[in-house]
Amino acid sequence: MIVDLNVKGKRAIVIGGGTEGVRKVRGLLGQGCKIIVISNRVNRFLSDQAALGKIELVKAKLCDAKILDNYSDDNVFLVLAATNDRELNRMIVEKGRSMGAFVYAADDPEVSDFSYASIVNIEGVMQVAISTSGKSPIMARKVRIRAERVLRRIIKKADIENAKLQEFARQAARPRIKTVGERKEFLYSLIKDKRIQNLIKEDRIEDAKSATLELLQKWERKSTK
Ligand SMILES: C[C@@]1(CC(=O)O)c2cc3[nH]c(cc4nc(cc5[nH]c(cc(n2)[C@H]1CCC(=O)O)[C@@](C)(CC(=O)O)[C@@H]5CCC(=O)O)C(CC(=O)O)=C4CCC(=O)O)c(CCC(=O)O)c3CC(=O)O
Ligand SMILES: NC(=O)C1=CN([C@@H]2O[C@H](COP(=O)(O)OP(=O)(O)OC[C@H]3O[C@@H](n4cnc5c(N)ncnc54)[C@H](O)[C@@H]3O)[C@@H](O)[C@H]2O)C=CC1
Repeated sequence: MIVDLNVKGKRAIVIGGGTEGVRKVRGLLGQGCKIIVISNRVNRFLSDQAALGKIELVKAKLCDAKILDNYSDDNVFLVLAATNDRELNRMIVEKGRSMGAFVYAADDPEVSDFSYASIVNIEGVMQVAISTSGKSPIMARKVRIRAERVLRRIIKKADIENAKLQEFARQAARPRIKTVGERKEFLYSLIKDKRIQNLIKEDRIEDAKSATLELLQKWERKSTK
């Protein structure tokens, strides 16, 4: 089962700042969560991110997972163990779980609450995930690279802009059109609306939003009748 985690406003702790730890941090950056990285060795990327205030960096060599007690009041949502010490990763996972967090060990899918898929991410809006259900990360990667070429052709700029406009329209419509059925019809009508689609093609996004609000007003009148 592939799900998309919402980490906005939550806390994530990454332990181990090597290749995998950094990959995990990269995945979390820009998602609006507070990232704490604990590691005895610290590379340039991590110190730069800390200097920019993007992450909180704790330089410490751990023998066990007791350091997590420092965060027990912080409502930790995710604990990612990415050290190259299998025993330590296990201890971290157990501790994280006892704190009520979702846990992940980079070296042990069995004890992890979730795994990572190979992701094609288009403009931070559309994501396509490829997983081999734990069988072969290399094959997931290989197919992802192939899929990326095709998907970038199929998913056009207008699709991305339509997705963004739908987000705007859904928020605007929720308090103003009463039933789910009518809201659905309204949202579909935007995709078919020639004027809106032309504005999107011409990259006139603000005008497309205004046109959406005009249409919404008409629907609202119909809906309250
Ligand atoms: C189960 C899973 C859980 C998880 O960790 O998330 C997992 C586990 C492990 N990976 C290991 C190794 C490698 N992982 C990669 C690469 C990726 N691994 C990813 C996902 C997953 N890896 C999950 C299953 C996904 C699925 O089934 O499809 C990708 C797709 C996504 C991502 O991680 O972001 C990303 C490609 C991203 C991309 O490029 O698109 C490479 C290749 C390379 O680096 O070039 C190697 C070396 C080759 C090899 O070992 O196979 C090891 C052994 C470590 C060791 O031996 O010490 C374990 C632990 C174990 O299996 O026990
Ligand atoms: N999930 C995946 O796709 C993959 C998982 N792995 C697994 O991920 C793990 C980490 O691999 P890499 O990042 O390549 O290793 P690495 O050697 O680059 O990084 C390990 C990091 O852990 C830190 N660390 C180690 N012991 C520590 C301690 N006692 N206290 C604090 N920090 C400590 C080190 O300072 C270092 O920053 C390995 O167990 C490996 O098997 C590796 C490749 C892919």
